[in-house]
Amino acid sequence: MNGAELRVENVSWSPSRHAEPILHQTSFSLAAGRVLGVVGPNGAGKSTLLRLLYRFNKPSSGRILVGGDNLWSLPPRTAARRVAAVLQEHPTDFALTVREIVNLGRLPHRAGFTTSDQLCHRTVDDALHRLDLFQLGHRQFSTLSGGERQRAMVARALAQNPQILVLDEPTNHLDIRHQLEVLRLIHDLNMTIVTSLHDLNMAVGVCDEILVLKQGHPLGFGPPAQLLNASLVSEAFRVDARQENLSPSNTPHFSFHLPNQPER
Ligand SMILES: Nc1ncnc2c1ncn2[C@@H]1O[C@H](COP(=O)(O)OP(=O)(O)OP(=O)(O)O)[C@@H](O)[C@H]1O
Repeated sequence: MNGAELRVENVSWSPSRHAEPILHQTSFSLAAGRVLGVVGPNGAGKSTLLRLLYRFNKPSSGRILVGGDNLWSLPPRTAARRVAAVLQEHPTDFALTVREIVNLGRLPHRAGFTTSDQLCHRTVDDALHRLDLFQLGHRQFSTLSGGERQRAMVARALAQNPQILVLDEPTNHLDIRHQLEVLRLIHDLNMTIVTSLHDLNMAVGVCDEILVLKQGHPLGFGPPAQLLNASLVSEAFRVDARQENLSPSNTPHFSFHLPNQPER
């Protein structure tokens, strides 16, 4: 297992010193190897929280511990070996092939800009195979479809071999088959994962823990079957939610409609 425990202690974030926080005090603890789904409506603060976890923004208060070490006290290169991120938007002007992009994930592990050693090569091959991209390794990144780009960025993060993998809407742009494949991959990876997901039922299916955010406030944290119910989901998303339990897994499954509108 390559994952590390993640602890978020009283973390908040404001864009400037006197501005209202966009993320209010949030705390949770995620054991090594567990998958956390961050859910909530548009503008709830999901990406804001993730940006703190992959060290793009520094928390305005509180601290983030990765394997017991304060993320912001680590040298940047060490932090980059510990935490990898896959973001919603990818630059499209890379004049690099898919293999070269995935190879970038190895940078924090190298002593300098040396040619790839055998381990790097194997790791990159493995990541390309896992994301069904091996045949596209020679293609220019800019010529890929949105879904292929998304898979290439997940492969780059895997090649980084991090302890914590942060994914911002990893199923964006993916067709149903590739959504399911990425979700299964997330489920099967031996690392600690924090992922934002818009599809609540997908989050229930793949995540060990769920954090619900609304207007920058945490509404709840816990295993999906214990945390989520129709009332919490209705409050978070401002919809009427109905819960059924799937058989035989007994996992909750939600359907939604607008308040005061008849169900179809
Ligand atoms: N640097 C910033 N300065 C000012 N406001 C910001 C900044 N970054 C984010 N926001 C605002 O904070 C709120 C939360 O944004 P965030 O991107 O975290 O939401 P989200 O839950 O990821 O939303 P979505 O589901 O739409 O992607 C939004 O209203 C956004 O406009």
